[in-house]
Amino acid sequence: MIPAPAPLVVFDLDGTLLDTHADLVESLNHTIAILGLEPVSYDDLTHLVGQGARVMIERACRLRGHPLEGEALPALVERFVAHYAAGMPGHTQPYPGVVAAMDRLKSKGYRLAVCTNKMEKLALGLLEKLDLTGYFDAVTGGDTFEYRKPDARHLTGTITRAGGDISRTVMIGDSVNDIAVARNAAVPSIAVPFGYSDVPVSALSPDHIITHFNELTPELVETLMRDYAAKVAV
Ligand SMILES: O=C(O)COP(=O)(O)O
Ligand SMILES: [Mg+2]
Repeated sequence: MIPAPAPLVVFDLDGTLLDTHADLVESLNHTIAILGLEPVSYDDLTHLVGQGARVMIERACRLRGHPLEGEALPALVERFVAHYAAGMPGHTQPYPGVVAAMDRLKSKGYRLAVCTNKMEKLALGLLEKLDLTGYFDAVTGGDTFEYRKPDARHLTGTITRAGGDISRTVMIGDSVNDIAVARNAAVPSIAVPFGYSDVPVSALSPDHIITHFNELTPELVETLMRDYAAKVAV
């Protein structure tokens, strides 16, 4: 009998694996301060984060009544990246229980990967500073490919790089892009409610919701993969 390929769990980064909110707010406010705009708050992040720094800055400026024109954006993105990269890891920390969950999965032979819309170099830098790089078989960012979440190819490309198999993969994330990319790639999804979603995650119709990483076990992942395969086969 051919052994089943190693299962793969793909994590979103901001708001799922790492609590990045304090540093995102700080660097974003540093960025827009040059335009004389009032700072944004943590609550604002739920509808600013999700499509990378560029879109976050654009949305924050619009929120503050200052839609960007013409060539203003690249310099602001540069200002954000310089500030954010210089401060890493700042206040950023893995969410409670996620490292133990990853240890649990790895001890059962699982592969792990990150699929984030954050710029690849920021994602890699942050994971490195937090000593987490060694957990992952692949880390892809919003600028790694020509496409990004919710485009299915961001997830399928991540699976390929991680040496995984699409029928043995689960995606876990905090926002609409994560649940949508999983659906688009025909992979089961798990949602976490503590990240940056502007709607309750149940409204995104993930295959499963966990409220703490204690619940992320090999048994749960196997069950989700099995149930999903059965559903697709009907
Ligand atoms: O930085 C962002 O805007 C999104 O990052 P995420 O895909 O890891 O949530
Ligand atoms: Mg996220």
